[in-house]
Amino acid sequence: MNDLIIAPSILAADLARLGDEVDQVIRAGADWVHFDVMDNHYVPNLSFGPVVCQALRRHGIKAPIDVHLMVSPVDRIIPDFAAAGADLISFHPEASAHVDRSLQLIRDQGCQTGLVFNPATPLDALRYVIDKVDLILLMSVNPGFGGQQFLPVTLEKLREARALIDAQSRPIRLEVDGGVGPDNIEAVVAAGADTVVAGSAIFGQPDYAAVIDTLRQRAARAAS
Ligand SMILES: O=C(CO)[C@H](O)[C@H](O)COP(=O)(O)O
Ligand SMILES: [Fe+2]
Repeated sequence: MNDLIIAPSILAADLARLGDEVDQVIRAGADWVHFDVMDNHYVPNLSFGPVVCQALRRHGIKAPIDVHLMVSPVDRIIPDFAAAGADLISFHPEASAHVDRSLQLIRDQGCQTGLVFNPATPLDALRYVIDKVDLILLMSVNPGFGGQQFLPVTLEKLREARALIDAQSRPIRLEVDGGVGPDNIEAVVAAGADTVVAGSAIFGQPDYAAVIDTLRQRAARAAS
């Protein structure tokens, strides 16, 4: 298995102290910053945009920023996130009129690409564009809110995505997002995830290092 990447979703952080929260969670052992962008159109909630991403960079955050766009349309905002310091930009295929063009746009801006699949969305959109995809993100809740219950059907879909990735000749990361924590990380890693988003499971605890250690220990059980 690839090294496990833990990407805390800052949606669940104390947003009044965002820079310090991100510093603290990276010092506690997290790998990436998962940055949820919601537009009150594609999803029924509103979060934050490129100025907040840029503010994290100006604050001195060096960790990769994993931008999860829950916006429609997607193309207009991609260059703004690239300029704001995003490393990876993922979008939902149904939110883009031209998926191949949006993937190319992300690459042209020097970022890595991701495609995101809602719980009820099949993986079909990957069929003709997988050579332009660096990460597949499977939603294990319906997008729009943190703190929801993990949908177990995701495990079957992770296995399907893992088989698809293993048939490729280049590396693609497999990320899972929504309701993941110490109780189910072993199952998602056993099903093929190598990148795990956790929002409320991490920021909802007083000791970030302790919960990240627990996540890694439980994930390691899947490999043994
Ligand atoms: O994309 C998201 C919601 O649309 C979030 O990344 C996700 O909900 C993470 O939060 P939690 O771990 O609390 O479920
Ligand atoms: Fe997300």
